[in-house]
Amino acid sequence: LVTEPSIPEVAVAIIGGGLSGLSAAKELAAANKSFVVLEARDRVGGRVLNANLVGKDVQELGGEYIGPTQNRVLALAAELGLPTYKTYTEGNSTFYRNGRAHHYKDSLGGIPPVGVDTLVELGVFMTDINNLASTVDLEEPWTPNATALDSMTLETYVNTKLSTADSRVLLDVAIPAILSTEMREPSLLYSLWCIAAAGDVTGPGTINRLIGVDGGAQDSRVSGGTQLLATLLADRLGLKNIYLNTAVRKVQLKESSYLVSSDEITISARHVVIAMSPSLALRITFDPPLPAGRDQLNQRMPMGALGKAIAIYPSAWWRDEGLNGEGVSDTGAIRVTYDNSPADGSFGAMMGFIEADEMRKLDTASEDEVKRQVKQSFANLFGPRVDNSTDVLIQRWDLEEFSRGGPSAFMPPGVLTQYGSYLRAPVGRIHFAGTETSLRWIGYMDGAISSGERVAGEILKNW
Ligand SMILES: Cc1cc2nc3c(=O)[nH]c(=O)nc-3n(C[C@H](O)[C@H](O)[C@H](O)COP(=O)(O)OP(=O)(O)OC[C@H]3O[C@@H](n4cnc5c(N)ncnc54)[C@H](O)[C@@H]3O)c2cc1C
Ligand SMILES: [Mg+2]
Repeated sequence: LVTEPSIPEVAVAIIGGGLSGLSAAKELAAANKSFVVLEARDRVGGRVLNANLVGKDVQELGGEYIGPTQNRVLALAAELGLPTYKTYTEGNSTFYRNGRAHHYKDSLGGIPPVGVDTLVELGVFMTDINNLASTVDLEEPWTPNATALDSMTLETYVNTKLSTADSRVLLDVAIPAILSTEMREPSLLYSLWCIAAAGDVTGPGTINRLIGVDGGAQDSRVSGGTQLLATLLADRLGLKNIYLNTAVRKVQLKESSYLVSSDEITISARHVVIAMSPSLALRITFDPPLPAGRDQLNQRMPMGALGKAIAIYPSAWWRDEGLNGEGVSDTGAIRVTYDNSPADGSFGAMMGFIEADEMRKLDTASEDEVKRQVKQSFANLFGPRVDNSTDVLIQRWDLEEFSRGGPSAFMPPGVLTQYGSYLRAPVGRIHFAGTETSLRWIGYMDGAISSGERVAGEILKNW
């Protein structure tokens, strides 16, 4: 007599232990539904990751900043008892342009000192793009009149609006800093949708809010680092309900249940939540296969290319020089920097993003070469003292097997209008979460959390 090994049964199998999957689990737990979270990595958090420095406060290597109107992430931080603190902005910002560093008092929401013609042009551009974004339907942006907006890239639109060299340089920095794509990559409609989504019920977002520090998307940070949002949530959910090192390979519908399998285990579930980027979901085998439109959507949403570099110092020495560590550069591996020191200023941390083309150039470079170029970028902005770092942390998201880029997936032209309706549509009892499926703050931690909450509501409604 051969006895089959019994397959554990749960109401909901959540695939992905990032903020979206854990947020879905939280709502299901509150409704007393049984669930498991199946997470490929040996940790929860996905695109949020703390670096624990010896004898020091943490640094965030993934998602970091939160700001006004990000109500879901603000609520989660408050619920978990995590205080927030303002990103450091006191003192002068720095603009490296044509081989020279300029220090200036930022009075224009992040726009460096440029000529009046550029300022006027940028002002008009930002008003125009914000107005256009405010016409986009957040829930169903694939309206017939959106087709034209979805047929062009963001760059095509920008080229009709900007003519000075400085405007172009600033946009070439700002867009990768938001999407980690070059302007030629996302569709205009997708870009407008992300801008509009950067708000709450009080109104649509603006590009100003996306690039802004004080009052913008980079306004504040979470004490102890954002990965605590995930790890504290996981603790609450009960670690026995979370399977780490469990990369799901297959989701198979068998009679009225889904068999969800990794290389080692199989779980039987009534509902399944896919809580990851579409391009990672594409790597899971579905039996029966997903509908054509859903699969084609998964095929068409690549990740941005992104890395983060953080130089560590005994103190935030640039503050003594009257600088806030905010930098914008027209050249090099790093085009945008922030002071990443902890709230108590107990040590100095200088952070820079390696974005889009700059990251792609370095995807195959050695860690030493990346560090060399990072230090060169920091030195351009802040001078030779950057060499005194005690450590340089590099996190290359493109190389991460279960992220393959960041901060999120994006949509090239044609995708949102053709396939957007598949983003949130369940397939049988397979439901889709992840920051890419959010209605607000798409691509952000806030969007990840609200997508998990939305998916749980969807499941509970159809119980
Ligand atoms: C460098 C960087 C900077 C960022 N900066 C900010 C910021 O300042 N502010 C902000 O709000 N957001 C920021 N973000 C974006 C933010 O981190 C993400 O939007 C958010 O964390 C996404 O959560 P998620 O749950 O949707 O996806 P993820 O966090 O990607 O979670 C998906 C999970 O699924 C797992 N997984 C994948 N495949 C499988 C499989 N087959 N089986 C099981 N598990 C699987 C992954 O390991 C992962 O844990 C940044 C991201 C990066 C990378
Ligand atoms: Mg560039």
